[in-house]
Amino acid sequence: AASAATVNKNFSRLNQESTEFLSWLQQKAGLEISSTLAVGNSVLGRSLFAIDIIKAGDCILRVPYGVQISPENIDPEIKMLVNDDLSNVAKLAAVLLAEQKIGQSSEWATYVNSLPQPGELNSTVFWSGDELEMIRQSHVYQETICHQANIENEYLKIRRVIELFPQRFSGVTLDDFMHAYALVASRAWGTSKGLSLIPFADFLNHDGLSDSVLLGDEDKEISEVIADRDYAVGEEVFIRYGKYSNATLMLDFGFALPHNIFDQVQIWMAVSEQDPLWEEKVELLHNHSMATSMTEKGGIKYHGTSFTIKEVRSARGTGKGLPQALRAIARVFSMTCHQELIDLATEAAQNDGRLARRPLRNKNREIEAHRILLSKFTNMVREHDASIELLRKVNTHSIRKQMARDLLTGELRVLKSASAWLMNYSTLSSSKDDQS
Ligand SMILES: C[S@@+](CC[C@H](N)C(=O)[O-])C[C@H]1O[C@@H](n2cnc3c(N)ncnc32)[C@H](O)[C@@H]1O
Repeated sequence: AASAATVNKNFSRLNQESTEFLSWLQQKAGLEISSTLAVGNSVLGRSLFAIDIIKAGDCILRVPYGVQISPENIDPEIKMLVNDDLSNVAKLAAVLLAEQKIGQSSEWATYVNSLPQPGELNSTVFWSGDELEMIRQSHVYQETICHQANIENEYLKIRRVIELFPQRFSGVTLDDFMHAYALVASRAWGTSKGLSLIPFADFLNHDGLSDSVLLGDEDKEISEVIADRDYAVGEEVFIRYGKYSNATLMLDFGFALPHNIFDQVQIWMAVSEQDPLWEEKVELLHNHSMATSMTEKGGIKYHGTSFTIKEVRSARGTGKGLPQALRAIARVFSMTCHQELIDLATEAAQNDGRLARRPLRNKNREIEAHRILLSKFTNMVREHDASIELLRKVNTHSIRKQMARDLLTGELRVLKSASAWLMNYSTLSSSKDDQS
């Protein structure tokens, strides 16, 4: 194999600054972090590239805990701050802000200066109202609004403490906090210390199909990555951050994948107070550990619960199909008389106690329950189709528009797979009925 130094020299994507970064970190750690990787740039921003042949099973980097930033290795004065009632992300964001304020005299300056600047992050929490409109059909829209409110709340909690240390945090605004928060959310790992920023490892980009993940060795006090496959010199090396849907990737990491096998959709199933049996249905669900919550729309109250749907791999009934609990709730909601609800409760008591988990004896009612679901999915498919169509006309930041398209297209794939499964189930059930 070519020596790392030779490849380094010839490797056009590497720049002096990036090479210096690894030298700085190795010096700080007092040991070699990686002999096979170097920092470069790809379309995904900073990235790690193989500068030597890598074989599956090779350890490609090791970062000792001592050169990771966690709420533990800050000075005791600021530790007071992180003891407050804050999330781990907010705690580490506060540590990062303190280091940013120290500037060049921070022992982490080389790392802190290398992090993306405000304006370079694309988490949906930074999207304008118009940009968020692009994803209104997705649950991410509402989640983003809740997330923005949570971050603001955490900032308000931190502000009280910031005011105690004006020399450390003078001039820190909500925007600064949101930037630090998004940096942590998109590049810190959960560790035994809560959450840690792991320099160099955090230049690795995400591939949902990779089997490499960042591992922690508590005895040796290092984080390491083992290659899941061979890499040729010059190839970008990826890991998997987690089995994340595009919704999570967009909210926490500020990107989406064009085809994400972990995509999922949130579906809200509710009964309205206009249903004469709504109180009985809600009570029956509660009695069987199926909690509901209440919302109001157009002056009408709804009681319901949300479900996460993943892609249904086969419409023909092999594989997992739809979540059993979702089908159970549809069965309950399809009931039209008091006696049917009593029968459901009796059947549950005579079996494993779980409500409406078996196909209803009344075939027509079973089909009706699944048609309720099908019509819900069909509406969502229609709405997603319309939103994707509208995107063509949107004239905005192209990365965010592409993210919106990837999100909605992935959700549409999931919704269509669920619809196909339901269509198949309803057809099968009615043909069985015809035969009987
Ligand atoms: C842990 S950092 C990885 C290094 C990053 N590229 C950088 O420039 O510092 C995570 C960020 O990298 C980017 N990223 C990682 N994987 C990506 C992917 N598959 N597609 C698009 N962006 C990705 C996103 O901006 C994400 O928030």
